[in-house]
Amino acid sequence: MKTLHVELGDRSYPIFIGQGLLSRPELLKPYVKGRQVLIVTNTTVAPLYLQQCEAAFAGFDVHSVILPDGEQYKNLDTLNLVFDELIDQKFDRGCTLVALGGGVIGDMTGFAAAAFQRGVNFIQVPTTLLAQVDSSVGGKTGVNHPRGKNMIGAFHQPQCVLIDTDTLNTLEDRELSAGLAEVIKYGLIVDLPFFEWLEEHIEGLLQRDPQVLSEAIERSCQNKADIVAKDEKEAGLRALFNLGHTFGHAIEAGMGYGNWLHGEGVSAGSMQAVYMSKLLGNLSEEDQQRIAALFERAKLPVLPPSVEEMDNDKYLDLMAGDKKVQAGKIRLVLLKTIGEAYVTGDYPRELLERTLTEWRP
Ligand SMILES: NC(=O)c1ccc[n+]([C@@H]2O[C@H](COP(=O)([O-])OP(=O)(O)OC[C@H]3O[C@@H](n4cnc5c(N)ncnc54)[C@H](O)[C@@H]3O)[C@@H](O)[C@H]2O)c1
Ligand SMILES: O=C(O)C(=O)C[C@@H](O)[C@H](O)[C@H](O)COP(=O)(O)O
Ligand SMILES: [Zn+2]
Repeated sequence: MKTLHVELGDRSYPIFIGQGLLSRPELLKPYVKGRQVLIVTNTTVAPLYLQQCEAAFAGFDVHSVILPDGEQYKNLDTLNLVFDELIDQKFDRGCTLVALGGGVIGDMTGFAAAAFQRGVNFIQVPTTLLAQVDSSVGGKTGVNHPRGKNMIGAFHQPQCVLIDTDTLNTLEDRELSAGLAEVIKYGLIVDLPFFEWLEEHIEGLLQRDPQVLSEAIERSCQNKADIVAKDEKEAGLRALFNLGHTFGHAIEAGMGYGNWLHGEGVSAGSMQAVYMSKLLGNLSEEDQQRIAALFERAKLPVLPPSVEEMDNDKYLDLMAGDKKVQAGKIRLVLLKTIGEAYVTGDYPRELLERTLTEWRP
């Protein structure tokens, strides 16, 4: 087992990474503050891991709530099912919520914990690759609005993150690839050696080689923890994690939540950012091909939806609602080079429009 730390003063917390950790109650129990525990999960994950998770909290007053599965349910209506359960079971301020599932469950459970009685504790038990390398760490929580991703939420850090890499054995291939989009992202924005390592090990990751997967998860979490420690609430540096997301979130909302997976939007959206970085003279044609090749080898889309599915006006309208917008300017994460990203609103609008027109199927 490997333990990493997110350093946030008195809100610091550990990330435990290893095989079989769901069967190690001693890791979780110190992070439960009161007696009452609510495990939040969904209809897919519950039959696979709920029993094991309940056993890990044996001795506490454990309840569970099973939500419908899918990005289309990441909204306030579904969140209310969690509040209904908390209130029906008379949970108090000393309770602990446990997110057992992928990023959708993690984001919703974290937001429920941030809002219930103005804030209670929660624990992340991520079971998708995407959640293990990204969403379970850093405290961004929330739900979608029909016209914008993650529009309603809060920063609320977990007490600990427990990553049992064995849970990845049951994950569908398409979901594994979606997680790889966020893994590749770390290489692109801050970590050239990791990008090069991924070029060597991408097939091992797709074949779920446990050692290769563990290394990718550890290096991803370390990158995430380092930046979150420096900029918890996205005053600047943390926005680099948004590479490809202004485009990608527009795809997710524009195509109807759940049709494009988050990681798929991030992959195609990152390539749009790469194309624009090339138009700006930062990246070469060879860089662009090298990055596209890695996403393609990870079985991810590099092109966005067609113009017929989503035209430029719709794209721009959705992108204009992004959380990084300042004074009406769409700020984007672009690349200076592979391994170095920056956030900017200072680019010719024409280059954004050219990107939307030219980088298309
Ligand atoms: N908070 C953050 O920092 C952050 C970061 C990245 C993404 N996100 C959010 O995370 C969400 C995407 O997360 P995701 O990719 O995990 O999607 P997801 O939560 O929808 O999970 C993907 C699918 O895998 C299933 N699943 C989960 N664990 C499984 C397992 N072990 N075996 C078999 N099936 C399993 C789920 O039920 C679901 O059908 C998006 O809403 C995105 O906005 C948040
Ligand atoms: O942790 C962060 O910061 C991120 O931006 C991670 C992203 O991968 C994630 O998708 C996040 O939810 C996007 O943030 P948002 O603020 O654009 O909703
Ligand atoms: Zn993301």
